[in-house]
Amino acid sequence: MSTHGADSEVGTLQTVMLHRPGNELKRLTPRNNDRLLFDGIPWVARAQEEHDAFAQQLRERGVEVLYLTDLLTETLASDDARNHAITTALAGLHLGDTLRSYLARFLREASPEELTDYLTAGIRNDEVRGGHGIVTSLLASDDFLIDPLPNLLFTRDSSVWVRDRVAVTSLAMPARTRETQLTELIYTEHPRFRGTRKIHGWHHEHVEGGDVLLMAPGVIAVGVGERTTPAGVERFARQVFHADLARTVLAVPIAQERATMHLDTVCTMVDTDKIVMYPNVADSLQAYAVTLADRAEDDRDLVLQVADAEPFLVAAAKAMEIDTLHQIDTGLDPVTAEREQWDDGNNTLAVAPRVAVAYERNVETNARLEEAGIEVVRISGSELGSGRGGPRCMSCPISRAPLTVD
Ligand SMILES: NC(=[NH2+])NCCC[C@H](N)C(=O)O
Repeated sequence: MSTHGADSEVGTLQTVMLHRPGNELKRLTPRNNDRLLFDGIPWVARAQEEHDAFAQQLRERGVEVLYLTDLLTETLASDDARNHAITTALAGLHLGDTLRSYLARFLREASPEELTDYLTAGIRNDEVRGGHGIVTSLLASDDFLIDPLPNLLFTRDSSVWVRDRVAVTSLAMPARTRETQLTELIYTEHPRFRGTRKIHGWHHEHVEGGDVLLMAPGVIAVGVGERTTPAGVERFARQVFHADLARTVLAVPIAQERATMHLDTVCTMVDTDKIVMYPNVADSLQAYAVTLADRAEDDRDLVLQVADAEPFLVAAAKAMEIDTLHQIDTGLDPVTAEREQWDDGNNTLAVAPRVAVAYERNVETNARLEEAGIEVVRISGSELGSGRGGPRCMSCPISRAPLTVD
């Protein structure tokens, strides 16, 4: 049995995967930041300091912090994993055969550490320039042959643990699709995760981890908007029902906008029955409860039952079998609420029931959380926040103490 997994958003956090900002952030320029999904150009050294302080806060609370790049480098010690990583990274149709075989030879000679850096920070055309054929001559010098992955910082999105299985997700934005090649490789080849059973996968319909909230054991809310598609939530529901990981999936439509790109930008759980929520959407958020009507051998043949839409808090409480899911009403005026939502005020990471990590800048939201009895662990995110992600987005819980009492 796997020793990893999570059945809620709030069970005591034991192991988490983070990504310390690295060379990939140094690739951002005012010309490519929109495409690479950053709203500014972060000061990398300060972002690293902020991130180290975040990791330290977690360690002080007994959390084991794993770094994605360490796991990747350890994974790349195996020749099979290296070959697989190189082939998938070079699969893009923009390269052509000459450049592809040149890069494959070049990458095969790299050490595991160097290869991790190439796979995450990418390779620009001018870094290999000269004598490698027509493609390299015609591409601009600053074109990327392997794209950098600045959004690796948001480890939440590229994999999700649901009980003892890991879902490798399928990311919607072209700038992020390669991230799941790396998480899939880690979970398949790294000795620590050997034997872990997987669901979903990058070849499936789009589902991003920021949209997946483990509301309670057996109840999963999935936001459907800019990233996770309607077909994505259906595929996800089929797989979790088939593997007996949940009894209800709540499909939650969210506005298809950058400010609300994931469900975790508008709400996060801070206790077994408390959720902090962006007040400007609290009254209008709806959910469709999806349950299993009939089993089948193949997940594609399961019969799903879809209830009529209901207010999210009502549908969630019913599915969680509790009287009320308490919304921590931040009671903010709409303008403050909108500013703090943009800065990920609602994007908290619970390290235990009633203990949540939050950006310090969201002064008003944090004050309301404390009034509601939540201990707020404040971290600074002036540079980290320029990628539009808070503590929840920047963390992938690998183990939490289960809330389920078997
Ligand atoms: N779970 C989250 N809210 N993740 C935030 C991801 C931010 C990232 N820049 C993107 O646009 O994809």
